[in-house]
Amino acid sequence: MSARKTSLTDKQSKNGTSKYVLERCASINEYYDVAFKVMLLGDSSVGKTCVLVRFKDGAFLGGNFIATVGIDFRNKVVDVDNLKVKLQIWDTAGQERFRSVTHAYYRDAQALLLLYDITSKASFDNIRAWLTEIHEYAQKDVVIMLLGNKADMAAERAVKKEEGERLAKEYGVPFMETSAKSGVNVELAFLAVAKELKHRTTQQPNEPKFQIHEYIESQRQKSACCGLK
Ligand SMILES: Nc1nc2c(ncn2[C@@H]2O[C@H](COP(=O)(O)OP(=O)(O)OP(=O)(O)O)[C@@H](O)[C@H]2O)c(=O)[nH]1
Repeated sequence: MSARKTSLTDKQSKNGTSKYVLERCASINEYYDVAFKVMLLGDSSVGKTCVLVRFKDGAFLGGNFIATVGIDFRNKVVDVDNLKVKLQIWDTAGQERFRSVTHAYYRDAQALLLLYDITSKASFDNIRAWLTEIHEYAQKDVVIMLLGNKADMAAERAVKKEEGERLAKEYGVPFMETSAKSGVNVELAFLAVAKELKHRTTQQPNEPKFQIHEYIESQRQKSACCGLK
């Protein structure tokens, strides 16, 4: 690894928005009604930073791999059912030596995107250990989604899609394969999480519960039929 991505100091990290804020908020260039914290987790080099950059800027960070040091975040406001939902997305370092730093942030997250690399069996095998850590450090009702990233690298695939599906089913979490390079399913992953969190916050007792699995399936069918990403 040739260089390092930047990290936040503790002081900077305390600037985060409070969870489940349901009020019209404004800052220099963003308006939002509700804000949530989402964390990206998974082994080093599975593509967490690239998935975040793809979602935030619509671009792919190719070239030399630069490992994240500590933790960093980016904000993105998305529209969910006429509500402006701000996702504050925390990109964590996958390297073992930063684990104690990132553990401290689990508790504040309302959603966790847990990534493995479909070309790395080791990153997939480590998912169980990540889930153990999540159960230890995160909120009990945190939304978890499993993502098999680098789906564009079919020729080097080391983990079958069915293996990812099976593991996700075992833990009762939604699953999809993504590619930060092609963009496939990246937006869908974040939007599904944003919808789930928004529904949890605004849901009336008589309203039917939002079904994240069904939403993902319906969006996938839509994009398959229309040739969309
Ligand atoms: N082909 C392909 N390469 C990817 C994809 N996502 C990431 N990469 C590459 O994989 C390497 C690691 O990506 P990062 O996003 O930096 O990985 P990370 O999980 O943030 O790694 P840490 O910061 O160490 O935790 C880089 O060289 C990326 O260009 C993808 O979807 N497809």
